[in-house]
Formats: sequence, C-alpha cells, structure tokens
Amino acid sequence: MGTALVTGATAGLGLEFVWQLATARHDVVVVARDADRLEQLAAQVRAAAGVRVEVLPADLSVPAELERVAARLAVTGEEAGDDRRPVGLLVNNAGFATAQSFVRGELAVELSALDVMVRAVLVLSHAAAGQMTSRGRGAILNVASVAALTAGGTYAAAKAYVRSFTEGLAVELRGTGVTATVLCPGFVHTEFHDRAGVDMTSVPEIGWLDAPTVVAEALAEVRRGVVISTPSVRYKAASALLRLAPRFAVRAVGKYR
Ligand SMILES: NC(=O)C1=CN([C@@H]2O[C@H](COP(=O)(O)OP(=O)(O)OC[C@H]3O[C@@H](n4cnc5c(N)ncnc54)[C@H](OP(=O)(O)O)[C@@H]3O)[C@@H](O)[C@H]2O)C=CC1
Ligand SMILES: CC(=O)[C@H](N)C(=O)O
Repeated sequence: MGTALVTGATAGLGLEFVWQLATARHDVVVVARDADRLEQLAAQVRAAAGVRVEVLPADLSVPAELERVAARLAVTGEEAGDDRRPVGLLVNNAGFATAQSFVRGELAVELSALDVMVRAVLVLSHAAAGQMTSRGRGAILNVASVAALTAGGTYAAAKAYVRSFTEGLAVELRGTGVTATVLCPGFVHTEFHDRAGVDMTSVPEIGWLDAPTVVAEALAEVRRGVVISTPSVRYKAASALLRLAPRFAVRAVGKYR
C-alpha cells in the first residue's frame, strides 16, 4: 500500500492523517518535534494497525533537522544496504499560529512560522517530487487554509504561498504520474488554537470542522488527483465568496479570527 510521511504527526490533523493512513494499510514515517509523543504514537499504531512506523523527530524550523527529513524523502528504495521504502505520499501538515501582531510581535516567531509553513513545505516538496517523478508515481498533499484567501496577516500570507505554490507544482507535475493537492480547511477542532492561546469561544459550532472528516475528504481528493481541496459545503461557499469579493471588502473584514 506504500509509505506515507506526515509532518506535524503528534496532534490534530497530522495525528488523524497517521491513523487513517495506517488503517488503510500504509506504512508511515512520523515527523514532529516531540520525540516521546512520536514514540508513543508509533507503538500504538504498530499494535493497532500492524504497519511499519518510522519515527523521525525534527524541528522543521532548524535547517539541519529539515535536511534529515528531506533525505528520508529522497530514498528511492534502490540504495544498497538500506531497507527503507520510498515515500509515496508526503503530507506537509506541520504548522502553528503566530498569534501576535506583526508590527509589535517578535520577529523570531515570524521567521519560525515562515520556516515551518513555507520553507519546509518547499524543501520537502522538492525532495519528494524528485524521488516520486523518477519512480513515476506518488502524491504530495500540502496543508494550507481558507485563510489563504483572506487579508489575515503573516499566517494567511504563508498559507497563500502554500496554495499558490501547490497549484504551480500540480501544473509542473502533469503527466508525470505524481500529483499535488492543497488542503484548505476552515476552523478545525485540534490543539492549534489552545497551543497559541487564542480564544475561539466566539466562533459558533457551525464554523467548526472535525479532523476525521477533513482528513477523510482530503485523502479521497488526493486519490482523485484534485488540486484544491476545500472540505465542507460551507467552507466551499465561503471560499467562493472570498475569491469573488472585491479585495477592499475582504480587507474590511480584517483578520480571519
Ligand atoms: N486547526 C485549524 O483550525 C486549522 C489548521 N490548519 C493547518 O493545519 C495544519 C495542522 O494544524 P493542526 O492540526 O490544527 O494543529 P495542532 O497544533 O493540533 O498540530 C500541529 C502539529 O505541528 C507540529 N509542529 C509545530 N511546529 C513544528 C515544528 N517546528 N517542527 C515540526 N513539527 C511542528 C506539532 O508537533 P510538535 O509540537 O510535536 O512539534 C503538531 O504535531 C497546520 O498547517 C495549520 O496551519 C489549517 C486550517 C485550519
Ligand atoms: C487561522 C486559524 O485559526 C486556523 N488555523 C485556520 O487556518 O483557519
């Protein structure tokens, strides 16, 4: 069934990707910073799903650690003495909210967000696309957000990059047997907002998606080779509105949360 590499595998959408992929009999390579949490997850997934799980702890904002993940993606399965299997699905999912104003906020936080949500997506997509096109098959799934269509500060700017980059990658990959998909969810119940200390109590339940549904829909769209995946009818409608609305109106709405 192939091997999938998931970044941000310890929580939220990434954790759900790991479980759904393992249940569908994929081996998985799990990437995040928290090595203990990754080891616990690996033990649970091996026991429950009987698939191979490789633990690859990495802080994607650190170039040397990012390189280790890129090197794993470059494995073709033909290297002498290396029994690791090539990755057939890359899920670039790791991310976090900057949760600060750009002007008064810490520059280090902004640079880290850029490294994790833009630079890592670029570097890992490059490594995966090279290996996958040489084998003539594979898929890359990059997690952006509906925020990509808003004027929501640097987080939205990073997600706009991921959306635009993935569309361009999908065009370049046409006819290679490799696909690129960008996932653009609205609010999802995960650890994302708690980690950032963002109060989301004003968002009504109708505005929320659940991770199992988002991930199941995203994986189905990857299988169909869909380029832009926006889960749920309500966020498809919101995205259509954001694309059609004049930009001054989008700016007037202000930040997305
Ligand atoms: N939740 C939401 O409302 C939405 C989320 N998204 C996007 O979905 C993706 C997943 O977020 P979500 O599941 O909600 O968030 P969570 O906070 O639940 O999970 C984030 C994951 O990213 C990992 N991570 C964070 N920083 C780094 C880093 N420097 N290096 C490696 N891994 C890192 C975390 O693991 P660890 O701490 O162990 O490193 C964790 O596994 C993100 O890209 C987010 O922007 C998009 C739209 C809506
Ligand atoms: C900005 C958010 O709260 C959210 N993670 C999103 O990307 O929609």
